[in-house]
Amino acid sequence: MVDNGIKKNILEKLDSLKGEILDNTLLISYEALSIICDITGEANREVAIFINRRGEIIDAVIGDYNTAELRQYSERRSEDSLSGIRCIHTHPNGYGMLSDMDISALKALKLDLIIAIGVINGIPQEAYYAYLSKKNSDYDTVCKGPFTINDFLSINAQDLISEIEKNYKIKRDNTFSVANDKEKAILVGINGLEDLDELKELLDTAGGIEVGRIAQNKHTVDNAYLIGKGKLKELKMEVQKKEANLVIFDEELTGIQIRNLERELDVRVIDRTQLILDIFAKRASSKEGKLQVELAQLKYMMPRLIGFGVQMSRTGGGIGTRGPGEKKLEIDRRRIRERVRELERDVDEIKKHRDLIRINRADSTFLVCLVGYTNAGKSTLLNSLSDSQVYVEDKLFATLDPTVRKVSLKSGQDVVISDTVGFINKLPHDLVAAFKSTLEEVVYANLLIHVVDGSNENYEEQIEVVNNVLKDLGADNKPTILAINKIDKNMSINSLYSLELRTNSDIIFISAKNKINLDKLLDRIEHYVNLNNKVYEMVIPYAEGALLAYLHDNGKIIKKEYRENGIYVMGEFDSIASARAKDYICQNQK
Ligand SMILES: Nc1nc2c(ncn2[C@@H]2O[C@H](COP(=O)(O)OP(=O)(O)OP(=O)(O)O)[C@@H](O)[C@H]2O)c(=O)[nH]1
Ligand SMILES: [Mg+2]
Repeated sequence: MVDNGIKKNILEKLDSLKGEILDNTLLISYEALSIICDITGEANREVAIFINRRGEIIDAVIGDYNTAELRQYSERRSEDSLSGIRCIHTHPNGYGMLSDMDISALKALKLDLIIAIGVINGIPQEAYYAYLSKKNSDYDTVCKGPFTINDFLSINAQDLISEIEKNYKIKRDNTFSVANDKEKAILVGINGLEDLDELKELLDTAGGIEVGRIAQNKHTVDNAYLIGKGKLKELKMEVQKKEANLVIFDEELTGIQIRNLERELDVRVIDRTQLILDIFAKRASSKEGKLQVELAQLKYMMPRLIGFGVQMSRTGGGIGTRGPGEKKLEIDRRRIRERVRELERDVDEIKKHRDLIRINRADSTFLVCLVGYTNAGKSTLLNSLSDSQVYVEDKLFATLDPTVRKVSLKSGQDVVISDTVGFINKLPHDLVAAFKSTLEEVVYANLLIHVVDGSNENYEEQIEVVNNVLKDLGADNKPTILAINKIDKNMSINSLYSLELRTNSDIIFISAKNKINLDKLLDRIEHYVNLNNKVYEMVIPYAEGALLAYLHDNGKIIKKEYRENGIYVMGEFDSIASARAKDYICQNQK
């Protein structure tokens, strides 16, 4: 950006800044600041310098900067991260306030920060800065200022940038939210009003508020609206009366039904599946969880694109509320398909990685998996058993990503206990598929603990739902302990005891929260661990010290002798431990 109207000495001064490495704890050094302010005063023009994260000035320019030209500076490590460069520039009008141009440069270049210094007669007056924080697929711009120059120079650059980077990452996920906080919703069911209790709980979890509910008899189901004309009218009045801004159906809706209903009611309409996806989107915290949720959301949307005018635009489509035209629809479909393929690849990668971890673990430790309806108390139980802090909340789907803890049994043997995502009635199909990998722990488990909220009056139905999902996963024949939880609360123990008789399962009554009967539960676990134990005799070479230590930890040693060819061991071991020692087991026992 050489400008002929600018004196040579000024340009030389500016050039001298290039390549200089500044004290990286400051946003800009005193010297560099005074040089750019001098030049601003002399030339009465904007001056901009670009600094990377190592503190190196990678460019210094005079005059308005042009974003197209600036692109080359970007040291972006990937499409999705910040460029690692901050721009500090002067405003010769004396004000540090950031202009629209500044903000567009910030966005276009994904700068770490854009900083403006107001300068009068070569003296800096005030400073402002702005950075990006990413929310869903949109950027939020956060502006701070004015700072006095002293305050500005005392900001720790590294702390600030790492905070910005963190913000940018946390919010970076492409899932989108359906039910916003505190939205007022009317619930619609086709089986009666009580049936909507769980939908209400889902809504609570998503942060919305129920302002009314309406139920329709199944036999008057209408193709265009799901509910009959009369009910629709009633619903419309209810929406107006309660000033609702959201209507949630307990049944799945087609794209056309969503569109028809939204046109008729003039508020957003979603179904149970979308609500669950929404909660999942908010809760997922691991990379894999987020990918899975996005995948499920896209798969759910694909056949419903017609109805998704509003939501689609949030993924960047910019479609109007009246629904996309045919061509636009095709483009969106293609884009979604591409994204789905990309996500499936990513998920596959993660899965491979996880399989590897699992293989490493598989040959060594007994795996116990906690399963159960959402809110049954699985995470609480894991916390109580392992004295750890797994996220527990009285909301649905508190746990989305599997958490694994090691727990020691009385005998000194270790087991690994894994928490899982809670199951729920009518769990959207794609979501079951999407979370199968999360639930794969279940398939590989040696033992399941099916945790039941005994204080919930629908506990039997919930057991049913869980058993069905287990069947889906091919895990219905695993050894299972049915742990009836929350016995500290009022519950009708009688009907629960009859459950024991009826189902003929291995039942134990516990309180995960108050740690009641947990020792009994651990004993039961130990029973299963030892179920396949057999007595083996082996001679372990002296060089295999690690194996001997392992056998000590993972079995019961009955006799040990130091012999010439190794250590003779007689003990009780399970199939895992005996497989490890198989080369040294005495011939007659193999
Ligand atoms: N009274 C009582 N409450 C319990 C007990 N165990 C768990 N809770 C409560 O039940 C609620 C749900 O507990 P979580 O451990 O998050 O349930 P979860 O099964 O992991 O739930 P998801 O992760 O959503 O599937 C929390 O408010 C717990 O404090 C218990 O033994 N007694
Ligand atoms: Mg949980």
